[in-house]
Amino acid sequence: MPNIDDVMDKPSVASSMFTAWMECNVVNGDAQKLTYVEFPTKFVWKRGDWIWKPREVGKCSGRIHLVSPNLGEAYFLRILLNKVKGLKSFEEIRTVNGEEYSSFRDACYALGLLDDDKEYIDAIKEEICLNRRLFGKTHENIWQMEFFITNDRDSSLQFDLCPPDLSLNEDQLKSLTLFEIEQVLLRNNSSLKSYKNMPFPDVDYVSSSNNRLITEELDYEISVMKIEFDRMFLALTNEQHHIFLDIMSAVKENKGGIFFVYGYGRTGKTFLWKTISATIRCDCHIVLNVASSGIASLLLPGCRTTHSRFIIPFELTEDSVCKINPNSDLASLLKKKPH
Ligand SMILES: Nc1ncnc2c1ncn2[C@@H]1O[C@H](COP(=O)(O)OP(=O)(O)OP(=O)(O)O)[C@@H](O)[C@H]1O
Repeated sequence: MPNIDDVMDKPSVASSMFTAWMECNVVNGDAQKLTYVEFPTKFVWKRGDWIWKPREVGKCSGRIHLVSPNLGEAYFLRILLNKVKGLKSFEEIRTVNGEEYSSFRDACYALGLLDDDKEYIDAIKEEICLNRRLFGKTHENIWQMEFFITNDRDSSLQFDLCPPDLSLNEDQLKSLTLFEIEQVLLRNNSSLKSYKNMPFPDVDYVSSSNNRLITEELDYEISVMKIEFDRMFLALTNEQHHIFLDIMSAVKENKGGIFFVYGYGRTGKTFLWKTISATIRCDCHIVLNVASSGIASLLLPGCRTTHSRFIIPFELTEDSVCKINPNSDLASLLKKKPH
């Protein structure tokens, strides 16, 4: 068994990387310009000597271990260490404008670090950038911020659920973000339902986001589509306008119906159909445009041949059916209800 004096004499007992950082701040002016996290960018830890020395080569970034807010003082100490520079003693960490506070928490308040949700939001940002694990503590403001970060297309965050190249609308992104948060919370024996005011993911969106056919049908630039719709709608002739209103009332009231629009060539049938498609897509609803031939399908945006879209067999008999697997993406697309 080791002698207690030998243990106490070990350099690791008297000095840790953290205390050595404070010692370095006492003697080194450059060190005083850095937070603890920034320190390894300019200084390097000499393990055998238990001291920090100015960095001569290489690059390094620092990070303090994540601390749950449930750990109280350790959490507030971590916040301070991410902010304050050149600390020389534990007392100094708790000192703000010459006044020494009894806790790290009070020092955080004195520095105004807890006046809003910024610290929580920064912690979420940090988590997303580094590990993609989300922070357990959450409420509505933070959720909004979290969504904002996730919604940033430049962010490195990508969902496990869907292919990265798919573009999702805002509601789908919100639901996916909530779904990911819910997964993390479930792993920690919690749930979004335990947090007042937190929304819950829309299950329909989550499954839709994983369906390439659905996301493709919703992948229209709404602002561009609106401009296009306004232009066409204002240009409709009286006759086109009447047909437009008839069809759209059937759509809006969910009545369904079959409309047969006929007319001589170049009388504006395609124009009318484009206007109808645009207004429905502007509302983020799905329009499946189909045409009987490949050439005709080129006339409408997002149009496919009827055979290809509904998998209609070429050889038709009395018993022919569309070969759509009920569990397929196509079946989900056809069953997708407007939200
Ligand atoms: N209300 C309108 N205002 C302005 N342009 C229109 C309008 N209606 C149709 N057009 C234009 O007239 C031309 C012919 O229209 P469109 O292609 O829609 O006719 P169509 O009935 O579908 O023709 P076809 O039966 O030959 O395919 C197009 O260039 C279209 O942009």
